[in-house]
Amino acid sequence: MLSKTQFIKQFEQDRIADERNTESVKNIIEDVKTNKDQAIFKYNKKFDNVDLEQIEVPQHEIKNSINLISHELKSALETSHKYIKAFQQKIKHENVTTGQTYQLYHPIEKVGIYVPGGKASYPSTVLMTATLAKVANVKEIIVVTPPQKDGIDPAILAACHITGVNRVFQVGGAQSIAALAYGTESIPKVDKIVGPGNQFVSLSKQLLYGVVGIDQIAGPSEIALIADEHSNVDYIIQDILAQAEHDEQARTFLLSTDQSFLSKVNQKLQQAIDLAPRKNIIEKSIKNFHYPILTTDINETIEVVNYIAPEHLSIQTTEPDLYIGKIKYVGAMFLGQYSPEAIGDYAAGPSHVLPTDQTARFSNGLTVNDFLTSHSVIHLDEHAYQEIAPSAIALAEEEGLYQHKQSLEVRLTNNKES
Ligand SMILES: NC(=O)c1ccc[n+]([C@@H]2O[C@H](COP(=O)([O-])OP(=O)(O)OC[C@H]3O[C@@H](n4cnc5c(N)ncnc54)[C@H](O)[C@@H]3O)[C@@H](O)[C@H]2O)c1
Ligand SMILES: N[C@H](CO)Cc1c[nH]c[nH+]1
Ligand SMILES: [Zn+2]
Repeated sequence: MLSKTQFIKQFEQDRIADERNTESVKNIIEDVKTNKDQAIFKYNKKFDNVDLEQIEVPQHEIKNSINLISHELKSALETSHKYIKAFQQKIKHENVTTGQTYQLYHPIEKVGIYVPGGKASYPSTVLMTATLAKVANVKEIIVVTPPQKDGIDPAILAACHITGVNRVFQVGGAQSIAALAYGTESIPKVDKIVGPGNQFVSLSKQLLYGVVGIDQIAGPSEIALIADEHSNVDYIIQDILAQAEHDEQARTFLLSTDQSFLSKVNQKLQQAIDLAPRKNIIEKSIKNFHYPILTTDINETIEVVNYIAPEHLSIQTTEPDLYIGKIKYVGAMFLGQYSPEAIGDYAAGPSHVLPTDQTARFSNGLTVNDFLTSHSVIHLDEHAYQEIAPSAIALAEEEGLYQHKQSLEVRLTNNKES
């Protein structure tokens, strides 16, 4: 287990060692920009080992997918969709006015959604993205997801059908992000790309920001857990493994002021890993990116969590409320032992697409509002103008911008020619 100082040193070293593949992603982007569909076919074969001539999923397959899944799964998708929709409708920004100034919101026209599919299938990600786009009234919703040997998982297509996705393309990784950013013969260019993915997806989104809008960096998953002597060791272990099973690069942090609790977790962790069906992924994630941290008191715990700015924070101490308002930088917070992170992954309502890699310091989890653009409107009457203009004139003078001053002064009542 690590002290605060040891942890920060170790964490920073690991981040440097975990060098991202910038050059190879840049090459993929350039290739797709130049060679369009031909490059997509090539990378589908190279990275996903699937040889496709037709990358768009036909509309009738999307529609029919609902008949290919079990009744229980259909009902789970629909129920989860209902909770997500209800939450997003509540938090959607509405137009605001002070009387003569306004802030107006409009849906983005065309949105691309990345649904991961390398190491697991993610129908829940369709729900956690497309539902929000639909609540925002986005006109065209386009999903890209890595091609699979036996075709796209019907559960993904069923989620697309339930949420109202317009088109689905079988392409993943950096090549799919470049295709949505520039457009190809098959894939339309979009205004904004949202959705989580592995390091290649996250990196390509970063590199293409500006050519296209992006939501945030939602890369390899992370969880920080805060526990005390009363926390349940088995719950904590399961929550650590649940995040580690996403990716060898998933990061898990366990913070406690109780040394004996950390030791108990440590003693039982390997046994739990050995029983896990996705042991090969989990073992690597825990070996390289699991951090048990012994803090001196609650203030130090808060300081370390704000430093990590984790994607998820689960507080399973006796009084989780003590941390509210003091921990500011997290993607999503889960309080108590009956709000495990996995309930948020699937059904609670807020989106599971959340910022990772310390980006929660300046960005937030995906919401319906990420699918809206917003602009102000100024429409003053003469009376309001006469009141505000003198301040504007003084500032224009201070900045030495003579024509600004003139354009303001010419409208002052005293100066107006009748
Ligand atoms: N933060 C969030 O909101 C959130 C939500 C869900 C999932 N996730 C994360 O999404 C990720 C899903 O990853 P995944 O791998 O299962 O699926 P993925 O779809 O993100 O990645 C698979 C794609 O990666 C590309 N790829 C693989 N190896 C490559 C290489 N060597 N060079 C270039 N490209 C390569 C391929 O094109 C492949 O299609 C995980 O890291 C998971 O933790 C994050
Ligand atoms: N925990 C992931 C976000 O990091 C989301 C997810 C989807 N399915 C299961 N989990
Ligand atoms: Zn998860």
